[in-house]
Amino acid sequence: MTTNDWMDAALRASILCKEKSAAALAAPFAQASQRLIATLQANGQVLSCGNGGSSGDAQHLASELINRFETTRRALPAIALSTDSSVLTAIANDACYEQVFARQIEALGRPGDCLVAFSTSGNSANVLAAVLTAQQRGMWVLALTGKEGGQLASLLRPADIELRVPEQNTARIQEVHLVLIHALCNGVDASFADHAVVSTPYTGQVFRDAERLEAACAFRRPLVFTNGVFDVLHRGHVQYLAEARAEGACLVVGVNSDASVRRLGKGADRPINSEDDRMAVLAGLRAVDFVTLFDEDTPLQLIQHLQPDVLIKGGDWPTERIVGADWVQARGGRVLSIPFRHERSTTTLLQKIRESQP
Ligand SMILES: O=C(CO)[C@@H](O)[C@H](O)[C@H](O)[C@H](O)COP(=O)(O)O
Ligand SMILES: [Zn+2]
Repeated sequence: MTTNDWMDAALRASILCKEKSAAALAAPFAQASQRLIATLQANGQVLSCGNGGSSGDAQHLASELINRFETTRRALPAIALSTDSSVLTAIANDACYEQVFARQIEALGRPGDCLVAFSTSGNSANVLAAVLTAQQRGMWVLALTGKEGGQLASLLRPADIELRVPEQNTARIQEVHLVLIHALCNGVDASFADHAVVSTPYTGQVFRDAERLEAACAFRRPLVFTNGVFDVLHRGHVQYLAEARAEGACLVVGVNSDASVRRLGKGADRPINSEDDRMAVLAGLRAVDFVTLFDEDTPLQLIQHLQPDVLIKGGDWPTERIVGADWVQARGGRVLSIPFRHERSTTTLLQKIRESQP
């Protein structure tokens, strides 16, 4: 064989492997891309790991999320776990090599985050330990594997996703992994392009679309739900929302649409603030992860869709009067009424403002 024969053979084999992969990975890739975007939209972070060439892949992915891929967008949180030689050598020296990624996940991983685990064989012990620790921390796992998926494939739960390249050769598998990294980054770039200026990683997300909201909070359990008009936000609201958030891993606030507020009959001038404004103000609160809208008289339909683990109302609502209470309790969920610590009423506030007019 001449030198160029090696190149031709490698390129041809790579093309064949990529063609096989396009067919085999279509369905799980779509799911992986959607879930990764949802994780980042929910302010989750991506941790990535692998050995040898796969450690390079883990870094490649993190660098493109933090910086950008092909378009300008905001920086996204990602950490490659194979990059800090002091951390790696300390863990390998004092504990064992198997723990080098798991220990970092213990320190950095949060519920709802994603671990992207690269292993062509699916049998690297430190990657397996990383997957187990990530699962224990409430993260979900995106496994990029090959061959028969190895032990890694059998560790995955329904919440996790495997992209297994249908190939035995390590180099060919890695070549497809790189294509998958780039394709995942294309999806991320496209989803964040619009938000480049307005969004910050510290605000909640507004979702009018229930399907997108459901995908974004699917792995943020226990999920806490509360609802209301939130027309003129006051201190009582802020305090009770903070207390509601502390009851779970994620707080979703359902807001009455303008039409549904009018039907409540609080006055011809209500709501003072439009539904878009009311949602945007709530999304700016640290305690609020997601805000959505409901147009019906009650949020029952929304509650049944989101299936919260904790249902909360503020103020003086007795739990038995809270809409959806029976339904949530029947599914094993909790229903709480959090009294306002700072009793303020929007009606009184508005009256005060009007009386202050000259
Ligand atoms: O890059 C290559 C081979 O192309 C190697 O460095 C390769 O990544 C190493 O042998 C890894 O240790 C293999 O680990 P894994 O993919 O089986 O988890
Ligand atoms: Zn290699």
